[in-house]
Amino acid sequence: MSQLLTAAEMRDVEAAAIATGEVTGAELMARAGAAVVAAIRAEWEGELPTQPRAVVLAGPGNNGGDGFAIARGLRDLGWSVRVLLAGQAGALPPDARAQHDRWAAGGAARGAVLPLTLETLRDEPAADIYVDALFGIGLGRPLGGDLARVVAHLAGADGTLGLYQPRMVAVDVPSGLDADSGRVPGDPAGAAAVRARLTVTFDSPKPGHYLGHGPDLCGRLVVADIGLAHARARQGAARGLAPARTRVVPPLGIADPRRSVWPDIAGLLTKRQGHKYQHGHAMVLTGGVGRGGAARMAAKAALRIGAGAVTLGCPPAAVLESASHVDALMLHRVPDAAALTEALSGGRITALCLGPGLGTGEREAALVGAALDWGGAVLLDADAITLMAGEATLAAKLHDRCLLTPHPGEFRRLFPDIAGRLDDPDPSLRYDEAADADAQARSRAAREDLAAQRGPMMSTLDAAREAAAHCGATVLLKGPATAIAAPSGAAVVHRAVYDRAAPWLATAGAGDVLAGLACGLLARGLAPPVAAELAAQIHVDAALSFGPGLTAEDLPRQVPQVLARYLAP
Ligand SMILES: NC(=O)C1=CN([C@@H]2O[C@H](COP(=O)(O)OP(=O)(O)OC[C@H]3O[C@@H](n4cnc5c(N)ncnc54)[C@H](OP(=O)(O)O)[C@@H]3O)[C@@H](O)[C@H]2O)[C@@H](O)CC1
Ligand SMILES: [K+]
Repeated sequence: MSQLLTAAEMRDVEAAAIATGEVTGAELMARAGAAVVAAIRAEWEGELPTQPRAVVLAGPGNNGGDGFAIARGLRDLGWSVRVLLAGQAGALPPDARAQHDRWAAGGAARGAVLPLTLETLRDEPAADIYVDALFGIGLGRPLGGDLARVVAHLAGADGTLGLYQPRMVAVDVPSGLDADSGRVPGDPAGAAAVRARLTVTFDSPKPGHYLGHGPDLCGRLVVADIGLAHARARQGAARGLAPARTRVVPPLGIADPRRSVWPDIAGLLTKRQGHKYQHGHAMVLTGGVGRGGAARMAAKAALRIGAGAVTLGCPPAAVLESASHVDALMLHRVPDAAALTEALSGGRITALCLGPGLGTGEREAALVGAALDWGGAVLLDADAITLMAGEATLAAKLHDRCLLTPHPGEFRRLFPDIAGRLDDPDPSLRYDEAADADAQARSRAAREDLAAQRGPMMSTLDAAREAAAHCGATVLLKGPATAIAAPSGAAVVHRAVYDRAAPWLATAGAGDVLAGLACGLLARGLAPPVAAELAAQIHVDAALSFGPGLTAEDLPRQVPQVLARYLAP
């Protein structure tokens, strides 16, 4: 189940399941509570005393309701449990209120529900487990007042992190984290949110579990099935949305009736018999003398990923330099844009990569223009993006066979308005009013679609999606969680976090290899969003399979091992 659902989409799915009568809100809450109890037992197995003690921090909404269900589940296992409630029991929504009442009906044996304040929390004897059931997907704004102090205390503001984090399980999301964006409303640094060892979310992961501060705050992430998979599939179809509008890749491998929408990676990567040119011919443009290394690295990656042939397009003075480096690569002299146009017009080149080490002079600007005028598959990275940022007529030539692979700095240069809104801590600046008006005018479905994406804050995923819609090309925005968006609105988050964290990938030249992998896949005929998705995945696979000590040069050499795993019968 690797569909990513925003908070609004999650509510939609829940409401749809309840509307058909197949489940009630109370049942879902009970399943959520049971799932958290099971995850706690699995996570802390063997570490707890015979009669463990838990403190449950319950919030004013249904996340708090889950907290009461968890309290009961732990109590039934013989735990000693205390619940501290933020707000009034009488103000809880109905399902949460019912859970509260069932807990309170246990009477003195369970102990009174105390109001949650910094003082009551500090007065509690230390617990073995703390359950953060304060806020889930309903956090709508920055925390304030006493609750902000409570969360700051839990987050370690007064040197208490060592006490809480190793014992903290967050229900759905760590409180203070916005489930849609991975940002912490009111605190760009992300310190004003609970830090957990374990986070248990329901049905589907949310974008905020992967983006921004999410992976840092969540600890380990468990996605619990609460029986909504069919309602989710039905709801997506009813809305006329592309199945799995936003996915996280690689898939998490949990039940999903729509699993078939995932690309068949082996099918896409395998090579059938045939002539080398039937597997595509990539051209990678290099920079001037002494600047060809980045492009050569990209070219090697394109070759490893299975492009039938790869040619380096070099300025005449740099041909010799590249010739002495790689035997399997062909060389072509590209003095200027006219020469590039001529090379592309021959019909053999099936994808072009420009950017790594290219340079940012007039010649290079003209090359970008010629590449875009060609109309074929073009990967634009690094200097090519910088050139487009400085020259609006170049960016205006982008089309749907283009793939842009900016890092955050390059993204900021090319899309300053979108990046500006992404940076702004004021949640009201999340939306692009012009795009809103556009959607309002188009159709009810477009309006609903827009509403389903709305959270309090903008995410890097939103930014990539907006940029792709704006420029008409696929955008891969690099980061630990890479966001890939097609102009159609379909998007993917590639997770290089949690069990796929690849810190050694932060090394010079790794981006050039990614560009080469993607270009090789474009050359093999894959559509830009698919090429981007597979390239991001294989890039991280290669880093993980090498491990510590990785340099960019090692990445193409790891590709055969990675391919062998995907292609194993
Ligand atoms: N959907 C599902 O499928 C399922 C959902 N389930 C569970 O329900 C959870 C969602 O519940 P939810 O919608 O009640 O939201 P929740 O996170 O409890 O917060 C809302 C409360 O917080 C308040 N509030 C918000 N921000 C605030 C702030 N800054 N400072 C102060 N107050 C603030 C807000 O007040 P208001 O904005 O209305 O003034 C409201 O009272 C979900 O995460 C999961 O755990 C599961 O049981 C099973 C299936
Ligand atoms: K929570």
